[in-house]
Amino acid sequence: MKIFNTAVTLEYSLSFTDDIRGEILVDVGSGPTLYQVMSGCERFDRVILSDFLEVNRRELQNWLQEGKSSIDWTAYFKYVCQLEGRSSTTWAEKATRLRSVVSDVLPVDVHQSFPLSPEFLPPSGADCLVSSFCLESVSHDLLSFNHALDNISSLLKKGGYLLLIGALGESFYMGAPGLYIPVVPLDESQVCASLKASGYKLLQLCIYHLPPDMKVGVDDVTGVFFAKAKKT
Ligand SMILES: C[S@@+](CC[C@H](N)C(=O)[O-])C[C@H]1O[C@@H](n2cnc3c(N)ncnc32)[C@H](O)[C@@H]1O
Repeated sequence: MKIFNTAVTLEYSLSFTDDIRGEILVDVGSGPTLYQVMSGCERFDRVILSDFLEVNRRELQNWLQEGKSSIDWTAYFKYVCQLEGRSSTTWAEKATRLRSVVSDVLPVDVHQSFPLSPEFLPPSGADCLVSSFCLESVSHDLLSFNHALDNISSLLKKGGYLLLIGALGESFYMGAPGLYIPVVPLDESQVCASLKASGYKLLQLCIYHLPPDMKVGVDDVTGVFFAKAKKT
């Protein structure tokens, strides 16, 4: 997790989600991180977290059960409270709220046609999906990215919202020293075309261009996109 991703994502996702509320929010490819649902947890009755890797799901469960978590989320909760116009001293209430609304931490595979186990969602699907830095990082080319986008859309009800956040221009990331993992380098127009092809109406797209000092060599990301779209 990169700090710039986190801070920028929080700010954009808040400004994006003011009007989005509902019963079920699904975070696709949560990783071990919570920042992407810290605001959404106030607007949904139930939040489902998901990741491909058991180690990440265990980390999330540890935090939810107030066990030993390897990440201290306090500063992130405080920051989100500030962004929401609340006092940062209310951060513990937000943490309690998040713990109370997360109903499940599930295995997910965006390369499967229905990426989650179906019994956890109503037949109509979730009200909202959020997915940050997942689809492009697990897709080696545009076709694979488009399939993954189609697949996660099967989890979303018609008229539901997708908040898709991801890296632009990334052709690789370093999985370990010397281990370069190839991924699809997306550009803005491809993101728009992919959303359209998957049956979404694009409501908002923001692009954050990475300043040179953020380019530290662990990947070749040039920017971050923040898309808010509605399933038609
Ligand atoms: C770059 S991380 C993003 C994590 C988090 N959403 C964030 O914003 O920091 C990508 C995540 O995708 C997960 N992943 C890997 N393969 C996947 C797959 N086939 N389906 C869904 N998620 C996958 C990884 O385990 C990892 O947690």
